[in-house]
Amino acid sequence: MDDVDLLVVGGGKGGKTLAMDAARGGRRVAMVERGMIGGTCINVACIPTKSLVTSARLLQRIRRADEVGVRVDKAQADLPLLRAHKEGVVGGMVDLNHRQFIDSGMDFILGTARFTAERTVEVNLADGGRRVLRGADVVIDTGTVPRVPVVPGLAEVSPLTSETIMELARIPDHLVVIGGGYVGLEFAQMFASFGSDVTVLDQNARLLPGEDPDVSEVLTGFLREDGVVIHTGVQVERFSGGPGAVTVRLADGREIVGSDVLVAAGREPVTRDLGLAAAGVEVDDLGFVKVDDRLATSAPHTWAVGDVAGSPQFTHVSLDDYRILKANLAGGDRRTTGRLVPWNLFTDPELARVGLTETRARAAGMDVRVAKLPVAAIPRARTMRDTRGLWKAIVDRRSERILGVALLGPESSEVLTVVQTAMLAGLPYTALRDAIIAHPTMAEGLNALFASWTD
Ligand SMILES: Cc1cc2nc3c(=O)[nH]c(=O)nc-3n(C[C@H](O)[C@H](O)[C@H](O)COP(=O)(O)OP(=O)(O)OC[C@H]3O[C@@H](n4cnc5c(N)ncnc54)[C@H](O)[C@@H]3O)c2cc1C
Ligand SMILES: NC(=O)c1ccc[n+]([C@@H]2O[C@H](COP(=O)([O-])OP(=O)(O)OC[C@H]3O[C@@H](n4cnc5c(N)ncnc54)[C@H](O)[C@@H]3O)[C@@H](O)[C@H]2O)c1
Repeated sequence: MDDVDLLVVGGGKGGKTLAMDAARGGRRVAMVERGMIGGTCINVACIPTKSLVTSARLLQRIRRADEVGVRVDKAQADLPLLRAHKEGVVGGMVDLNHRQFIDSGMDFILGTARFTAERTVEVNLADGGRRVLRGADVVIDTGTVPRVPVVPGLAEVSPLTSETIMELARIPDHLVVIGGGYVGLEFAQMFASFGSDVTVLDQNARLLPGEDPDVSEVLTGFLREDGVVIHTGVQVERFSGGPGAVTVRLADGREIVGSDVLVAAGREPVTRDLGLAAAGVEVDDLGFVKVDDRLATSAPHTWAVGDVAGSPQFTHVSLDDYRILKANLAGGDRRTTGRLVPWNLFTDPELARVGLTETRARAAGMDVRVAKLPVAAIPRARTMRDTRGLWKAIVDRRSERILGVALLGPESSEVLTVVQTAMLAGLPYTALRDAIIAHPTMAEGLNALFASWTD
């Protein structure tokens, strides 16, 4: 048995950052990772998808190149090249992570961990053999994996997931996407750009029901313009056929035939085979580790961060969980409550979001003002010939504080941070309305947005 000060189980964003930090600080640290050096985000999620989004966007730009006076004869996706691009980016980041792990001085262990007692794991090492480790403090950061819903025939048609679709050796003729959430929409538009017919099926009455109806409607329209067929409010009843010709039967009797099915119906926590009961760590009904707002589990000196702890499923949230836990391990008292969490849906144009929607603010009884600006009103968007989009802001009428924004448009994810910073600083909206913002930039649109009231 090896005793360490800090044992990190699963090398996701929060866990690996904490492990490196503690090791650099001179503590004895071991981190066990079952295979993906750097975690899900780098290997099979954010980084490879955003690398492919870059390719899809470039293709779309090239197809409209004549609008900006450039003639291009032919542009098409080349799958071997696309994969080489994606694998190049991922490989570079994996190598960098590995070097940083080693340089930090931690004991980086490639293998699969399972708890056998409180704060104690047994590790099946990737290259054979076993080790047993015990931590004075233990952090669980085992993340999530794609959830495949139980629908008759689905398993038999060998559906793709967000992981396997990026290993495909061909571009699907007709991709049927089950789930129109973040994963589903980013892949749907990407594969439409690469040349696939794409159909998205979602059980919700509209796409992104957590967003205001006007915002989700405008985005849905853009996806349809790009050739994505979208059916919302549908129940998927049965799958039949096999690779190459899959029939999806809906509860209303309609049938959709596609070449491939992508399941993008949410993610489930990696806790089933982790031996958490032996460690005294409780999970909720869905299998997520139960934590309090200091990220402590039900077992002493045992903590959890990131997706597996039920935190909002974003890499930057896992990173913030690291900050909170670092403070708490040092005797502090930081909590997850009241965090201002931004996020971006990397469609084209992208949807950048922070804070409250109009719907939620009004439902909470707040007296709000709503501003809306078509992206076409922003000079920079015109110079880029990329004018699709709608910006929306929600402001508290009395205090003039910004409550939230939805920025649907090109480069919105970059502009979002400007608004987020104003919100963190507690600035009134007038600070952005009246700031001198360099011309012509997308951020300059904030001057106009906060002068475009709908009431
Ligand atoms: C397709 C896709 C795109 C995404 N894009 C974005 C994006 O653009 N921006 C964003 O912020 N978020 C994005 N996300 C979400 C983001 O990937 C996750 O929220 C983030 O990776 C969660 O990090 P984590 O710290 O919870 O752990 P993970 O990064 O999930 O890491 C968990 C690690 O634990 C390891 N592990 C599991 N079990 C064991 C075990 N028993 N022993 C040892 N190791 C184990 C796993 O191999 C894995 O490496 C995306 C997700 C998907 C699926
Ligand atoms: N850009 C980003 O930051 C980014 C990108 C991808 C994923 N993520 C993260 O990963 C998480 C998981 O993404 P996701 O898209 O898998 O989940 P999600 O929860 O965002 O969306 C899942 C969708 O699938 C639908 N669905 C579920 N079961 C269904 C069924 N049987 N039939 C039809 N529709 C069904 C749901 O109604 C929902 O709209 C996201 O919530 C997000 O936190 C982030």
